[in-house]
Amino acid sequence: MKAVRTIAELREQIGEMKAASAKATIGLVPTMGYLHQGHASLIRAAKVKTDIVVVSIFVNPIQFGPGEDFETYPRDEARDLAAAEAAGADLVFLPSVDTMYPKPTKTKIAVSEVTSGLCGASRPGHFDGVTTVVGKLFHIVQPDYAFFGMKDAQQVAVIEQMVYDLNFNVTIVPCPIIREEDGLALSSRNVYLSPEERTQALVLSRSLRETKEAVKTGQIRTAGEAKELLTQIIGESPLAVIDYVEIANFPELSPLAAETAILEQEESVLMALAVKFGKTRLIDNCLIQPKGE
Ligand SMILES: Nc1ncnc2c1ncn2[C@@H]1O[C@H](COP(=O)(O)OP(=O)(O)OP(=O)(O)O)[C@@H](O)[C@H]1O
Ligand SMILES: CC(C)(CO)[C@@H](O)C(=O)[O-]
Ligand code: BAL
Repeated sequence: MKAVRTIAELREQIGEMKAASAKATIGLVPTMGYLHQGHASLIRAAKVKTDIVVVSIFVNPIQFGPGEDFETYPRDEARDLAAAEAAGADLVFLPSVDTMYPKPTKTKIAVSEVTSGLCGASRPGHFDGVTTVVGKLFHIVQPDYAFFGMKDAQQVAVIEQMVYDLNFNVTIVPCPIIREEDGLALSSRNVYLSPEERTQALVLSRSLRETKEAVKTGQIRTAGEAKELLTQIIGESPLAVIDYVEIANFPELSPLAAETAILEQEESVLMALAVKFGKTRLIDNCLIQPKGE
């Protein structure tokens, strides 16, 4: 595995690999580092599907709002390089902020509608930062496939929309959410949690699991009832402060009206949560397939 820091070095390495095998396909796994088994699952999926696996590690300043955790976001380059190699990466791209943004960018990619609710509503400008940096990475790496986790379900929907609208020549591969044994979705931000917050954060996956079960068994029917049950279960954790609880169709992400019957939808339905424990904001979600799973 090679690690490179500049765009020129990255292009040179990819050029050499392509020269050895012109038909080799490229898989890109964009990350912000502090790698865990969720990231490793994306790298492994890329290894199975593509010949050259490129992992980018870049904490992208333009997707953080004022007062968010850009400065304190966890970083550990040595550990990340070992984890990327163990999972099967061929090339790791670790650009500096100066490499990605030598001057403040005057060009941004902005996807509308899909970005208006959920995290887009609570983090204004966040998705413009994400699509701009992912668009740059797509141009720099020119991957055939790019792998994203469904933990960030809205991010998947937004990037799919960008690829469709702007004719990027890449196929997006959504990958399942990897969880701890007790249900907590893996996230780099989990390290911020105190032991008490970590225990109480289990309410996220539990609320999604129990609500999905209640929908599937017919105990509840509508989006309004599902929202109410999610909110009630999360409320059992005294430290949980809800940012949003939303039920929306996927991938359009239009919120379902309260009286809408979830299992009667033609499309998948996303139940998505963002909840703060102290200063740590966690997200989680689950999909309900049309007419049940
Ligand atoms: N538990 C997980 N399961 C599957 N994919 C994941 C998981 N956590 C993160 N990913 C995916 O890894 C990619 C990089 O995400 P990122 O580096 O922001 O990690 P993160 O753990 O989500 O960090 P954050 O603390 O910002 O939530 C994204 O596509 C994200 O969806
Ligand atoms: C896709 C991404 C790497 C862009 O900075 C980031 O939003 C993330 O880690 O999910
Ligand atoms: N995985 C999402 C990146 C962020 O929270 O900024």
